[in-house]
Amino acid sequence: MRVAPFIATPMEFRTVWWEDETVRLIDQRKLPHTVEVVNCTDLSSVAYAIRSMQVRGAPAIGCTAAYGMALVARQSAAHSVEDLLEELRQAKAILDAQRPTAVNLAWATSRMLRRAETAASEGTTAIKTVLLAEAEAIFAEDLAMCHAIGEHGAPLIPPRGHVLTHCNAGGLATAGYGTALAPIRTAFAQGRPIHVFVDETRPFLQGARLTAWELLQAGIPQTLITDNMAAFMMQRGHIDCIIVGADRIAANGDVANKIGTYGLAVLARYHQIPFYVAAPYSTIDLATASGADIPIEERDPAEVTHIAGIAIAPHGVPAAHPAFDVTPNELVTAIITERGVLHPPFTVALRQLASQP
Ligand SMILES: CSC[C@H]1O[C@H](OP(=O)(O)O)[C@H](O)[C@@H]1O
Repeated sequence: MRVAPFIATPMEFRTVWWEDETVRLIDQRKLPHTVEVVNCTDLSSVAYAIRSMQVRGAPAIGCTAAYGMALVARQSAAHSVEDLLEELRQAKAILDAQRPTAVNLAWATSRMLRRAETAASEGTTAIKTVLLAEAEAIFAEDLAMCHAIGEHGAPLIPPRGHVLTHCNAGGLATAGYGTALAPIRTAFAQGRPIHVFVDETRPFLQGARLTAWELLQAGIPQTLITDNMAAFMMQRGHIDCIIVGADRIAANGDVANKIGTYGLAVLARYHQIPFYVAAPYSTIDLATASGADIPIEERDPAEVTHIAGIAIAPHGVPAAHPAFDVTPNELVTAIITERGVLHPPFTVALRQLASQP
């Protein structure tokens, strides 16, 4: 079993990569106890990897879908460019449908389809070549984005360095290095005091299983807490700031993120704790006016009633499972992007960001 190649050090993970005409990725459902690589050799296995959350995290599923589009192109037997483009349109529709909330998924597949269309005049072989290059470019840009978010975000962490995180917006949620974890990683690398309070993040336990694993790999001090301890930690003065990721940021700055984020934002406002959102520009969706328009993924209730396949609730009990919630922009202190830190009013700041070259 291949172990995922670290890009450079345990500080950086290669969450998904292309090798031998195959999309390979870490099976994040198996972490933290097993580092297992999944080999996706066709569109359905890439779609399954995204749907089943073998790979998850908005930028990471965007990168994975991009490699999936390249895989479809390179496996296509289409004799005409139009037939190949139609196959890619169908592949995009299938991939986009796997998880509706994270805008990065559709953003990546749209970019891949546009790239194929711009190469159409060069023929099917050229499209096969340029699509793999485009997927690799999306991956490389994502990794660079993470580091830029780290540089912009690190100065926002107060001197004591006690940061609360929710879910996993680390290297495993991106090409590597992370978004919400990026300022933490960067500040730690700068030798500054850091202590991360890691929300376990029911029901998928991205915090307990993934963030805790990443921070251990990186040697970053942490304390794992249950989600219902977050208020207590804020009330006792243990939290200096909160940094979360995002799956979609609407044009007015409303933020869709893992379920439980909204509650943290309300608590942060009550306790006057800065609440930061770290996300790449590819997570910003100016076509969505506000959080009310963001689709919220409903997942299998079995992910609530079971942990690792073990029932923790009576058989047959009805369970809700909205996988995300929306934090109103007025509860967000600032949005950390690779292009800089955005402050309210976010409608203006986001429009100005979009106008940058
Ligand atoms: C860097 S974006 C990570 C973002 O995605 C997570 O959701 P999921 O684990 O369901 O893909 C969560 O909302 C994170 O903040």
